[in-house]
Amino acid sequence: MELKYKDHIVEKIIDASGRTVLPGLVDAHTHPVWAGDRVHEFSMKLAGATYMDIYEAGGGIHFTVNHTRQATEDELYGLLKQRLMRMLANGTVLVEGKSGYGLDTENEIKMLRVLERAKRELPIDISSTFCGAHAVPKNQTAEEATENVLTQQIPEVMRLQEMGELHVDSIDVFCEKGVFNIDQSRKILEAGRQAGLRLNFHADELTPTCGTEMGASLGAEAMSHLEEISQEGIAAMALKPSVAVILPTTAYLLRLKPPPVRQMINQGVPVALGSDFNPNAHCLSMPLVMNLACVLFGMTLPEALVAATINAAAALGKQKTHGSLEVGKYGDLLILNAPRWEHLVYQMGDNQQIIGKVIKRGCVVDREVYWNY
Ligand SMILES: N=CN[C@@H](CCC(=O)O)C(=O)O
Ligand SMILES: [Zn+2]
Repeated sequence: MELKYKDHIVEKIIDASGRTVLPGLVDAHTHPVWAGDRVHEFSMKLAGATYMDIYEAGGGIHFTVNHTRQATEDELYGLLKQRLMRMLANGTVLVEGKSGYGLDTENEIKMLRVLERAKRELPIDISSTFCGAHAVPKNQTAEEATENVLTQQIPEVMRLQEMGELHVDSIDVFCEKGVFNIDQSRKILEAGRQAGLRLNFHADELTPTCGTEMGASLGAEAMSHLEEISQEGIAAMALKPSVAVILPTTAYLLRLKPPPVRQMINQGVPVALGSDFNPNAHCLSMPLVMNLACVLFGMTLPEALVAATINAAAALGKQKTHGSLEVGKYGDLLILNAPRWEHLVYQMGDNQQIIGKVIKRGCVVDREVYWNY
């Protein structure tokens, strides 16, 4: 070692013998900026209420929108910082983060600004997604909400983007029966594409709507959930190819049918994983997501690792910098206190004992720092 690296300046030498080194994990789908948890809805769901029952009764996303609108940028940043640092402690080095609890120009921009601040101040990389069409505000029809996203929200996001105040990568819409229909979703995605954004949206989750086929026809880079994807949808995603972002926590909590992951993989659809962290699915741990993906959806351990690293990076268009240990990429890696990497997934819910060190861009992240946030 001394001979091979004699010309390099090495600040710190870590003895990793008997341990395992992995690329840092990538979380391809989260809703991390919000105020007001929904712990009260958990017992309602356990008693049999569906996701849409709660949404239609004015809870769910609407509840979070009320609280998020009332929160200041500083309050939202404080909450986001704690969540992101817990994700980092659980091995996530790059995370996608959506807006979507503002549902009007002012509050959507507020959420996106909070994500920008986190990009500047925290040792975790973030890919921002504008999701002004995450729900239909209570005082509007879906048609009116679509119009608002098209004529007010997207233009303002793009104005701030051009001024360098925002750096938004993708656009998202909750394409679902009772939320935004296929035509409304298509219009919003097309406008996002024209504005230069990547397309990365919620499709075919609770009901089969052929959202995936619509997304593939627009060349969507990624689509999420896909529990209700059709055969044609799988074929269309394989052709593009579009990355399927699978969210096991949500399927587990809402007791949805498993997405056809095996078929997707067999047909050549790249499969990525996300925690879907949000007030409905409060999970900050990608190792737990990997465990659920293996046990509930029949993924193999290597498939889950690929899905939580390089494929998740590809879903965000960041495969050139993240997702694997290669010359030219960021030095984002995990040192596991275990002789085999599989312990990370096998030892459920105890990630922080297994993850000995998180290294971000070549620097060891100080545990005290992220726990004291
Ligand atoms: N389905 C829409 N969005 C989120 C849930 C957001 C929420 O319930 O607050 C999801 O991906 O599961
Ligand atoms: Zn989501």
